[in-house]
Amino acid sequence: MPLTADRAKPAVPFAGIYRLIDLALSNVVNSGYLQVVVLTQYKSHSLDAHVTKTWRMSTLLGNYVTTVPAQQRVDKNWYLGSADAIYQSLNLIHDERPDIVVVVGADHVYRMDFSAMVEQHIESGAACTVAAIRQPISLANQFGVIEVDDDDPSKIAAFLEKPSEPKGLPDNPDEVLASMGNYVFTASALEQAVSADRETESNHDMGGDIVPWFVARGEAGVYDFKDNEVPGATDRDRGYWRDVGTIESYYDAHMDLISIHPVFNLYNYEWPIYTSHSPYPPAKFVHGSGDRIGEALNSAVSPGVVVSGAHIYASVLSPLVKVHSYASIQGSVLLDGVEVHRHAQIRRAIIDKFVVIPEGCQIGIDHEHDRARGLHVTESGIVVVGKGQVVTR
Ligand SMILES: Nc1ncnc2c1ncn2[C@@H]1O[C@H](COP(=O)(O)OP(=O)(O)O[C@H]2O[C@H](CO)[C@@H](O)[C@H](O)[C@H]2O)[C@@H](O)[C@H]1O
Repeated sequence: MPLTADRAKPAVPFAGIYRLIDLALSNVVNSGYLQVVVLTQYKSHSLDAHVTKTWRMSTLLGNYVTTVPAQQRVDKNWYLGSADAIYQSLNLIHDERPDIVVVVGADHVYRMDFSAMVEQHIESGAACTVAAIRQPISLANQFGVIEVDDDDPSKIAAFLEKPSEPKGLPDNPDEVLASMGNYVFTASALEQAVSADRETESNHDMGGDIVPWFVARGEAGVYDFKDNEVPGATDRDRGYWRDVGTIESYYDAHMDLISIHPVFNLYNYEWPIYTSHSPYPPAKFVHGSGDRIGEALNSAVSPGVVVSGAHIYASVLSPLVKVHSYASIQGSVLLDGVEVHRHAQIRRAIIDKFVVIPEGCQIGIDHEHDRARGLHVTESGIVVVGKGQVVTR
């Protein structure tokens, strides 16, 4: 919040020109899987509009990316959880009759070749395979935590969803093996699991209920993300993965993009991240004398941006952002169409679409003042200005 006040998390803009869902979908199609459904529910309009407009593949060979909203086909309920979303969409599996179903979340920043995970799934004979990555134990309460089988480390012995008292790994007590929220299922087993789950009083959650169901039957395998080879990966960005479920992690993921050797490398053309945007003109930087210099350093700047006599540093500017003379922006993420008037100063802030920052306004400099104006300030001091918020000096 407040970035998801008005849109589903996967529709949150990312890195200027993308939406978060573009990363998951790019991974899926780059892995060679071209029949994709996106199950949507919560405030899904902008997600639906983006997917429909952007993700158009050739229908000639039967390829598609389709959004499927909750349709109340089964009863009067909307999706009760991620497992129920699949249960209510089983008709799609019946229609297509796939052998294997790859299920991925859509709110993470990473590159991954799912075909290697599918290969392991088939070879291992598991009914369910969970992708896993080491994470600090302090974050264990945000993840499904995996304990592997001592005798066969490719099998899951126990799976605890968001445990409050996690156990560290045998070789490093400060880390856990976390589920990435990406799964490969044998289609018939997935159908059986979500159907059985529907009959129980569970949370109908993939991580909380479905994975443990397979673990209890000894049918769950684990795929270690560190074995995943993506074409074009650099030593620096190999193995990069961030769950951008909080303002802090969303902000940090942006800062990862703009370092000189990016920690997450958007310039890997061997594994492109696809998106679409309108035919905006190139970014423009004007004024270059005295203290009126239009420049952006260590920053990513999108098409349609105009930086006029303003100083931008370590920031991400999305399409159509306009910054006027003597303004200064540092360590910030400005979403589409934000306009920053003269002499404004912005530090460590995320500003949602089309917000107007008035002349001389300061954001992120005095947090008391920020809070008093109704701006959201996180514990670590990132200021977020929500969509439609009117900012005063
Ligand atoms: N009702 C619904 N209809 C449609 N889609 C829905 C839905 N509810 C959730 N989703 C989607 O499912 C994915 C997973 O989100 P969840 O909120 O269910 O789990 P969370 O991200 O907390 O943990 C999960 O992801 C972390 C990794 O980030 C794992 O460690 C953990 O085990 C796993 O449960 C997201 O892409 C979300 O948008």
